[in-house]
Amino acid sequence: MITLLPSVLSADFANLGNELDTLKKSGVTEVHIDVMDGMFVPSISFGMPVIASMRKVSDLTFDVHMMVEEPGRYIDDMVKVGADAIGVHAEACKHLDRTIMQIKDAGKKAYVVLNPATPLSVLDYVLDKIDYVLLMTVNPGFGGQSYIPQMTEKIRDLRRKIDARGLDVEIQVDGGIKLNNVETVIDAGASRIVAGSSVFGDHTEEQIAAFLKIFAEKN
Ligand SMILES: O=C(CO)[C@H](O)[C@H](O)COP(=O)(O)O
Repeated sequence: MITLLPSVLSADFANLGNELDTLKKSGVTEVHIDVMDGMFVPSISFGMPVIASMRKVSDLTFDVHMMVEEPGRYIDDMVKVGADAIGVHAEACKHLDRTIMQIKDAGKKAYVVLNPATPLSVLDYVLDKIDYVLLMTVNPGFGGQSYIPQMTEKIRDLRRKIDARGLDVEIQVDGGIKLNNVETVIDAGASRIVAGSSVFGDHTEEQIAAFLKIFAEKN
């Protein structure tokens, strides 16, 4: 089963309620929410108040990607405002295992995010505790960047590691995913596809339909 997670970073923030409505009507079930702190990544996006407002008008599954130094400080807040899945960067956590357990103890899905240059070995002792791994396929911080081609091999390597251990962990990818490269990442082993600038815009419904058509052929 392949899932599309539109990244609201590319949505019209003045029109967020309608954007979420459009996603739901187009058959989307999960939305990707990028929280940036201006420290771990250069830019600042938004935080808990915006997510709480989104929660009031949407019953989509909220997948919160925390691009935040020491995200453990904010897990309880994210749970309170309605996060269903929470991703933390291995590079941002002094105590990655503890932060994962905080998320799991709150009853939420937990995932670890790796920057493009971070080796897969950081996952070795936590892979069996998480629901997904998010491989960044661009350097985090901005939407609209180009997919880094070396990430295809990284997705394949991770798929092999997960399968060799017989684990039920999905691979999520984020950054530069478009209609013309999404099949490459799926064939490499990704099943959760984040897409921002290639979804939102003047033709959001048509773009989603085109992604979902490809997914249906792959399922
Ligand atoms: O995490 C992110 C940026 O750090 C975004 O989710 C990602 O870049 C999606 O945007 P696009 O699909 O336009 O590349």
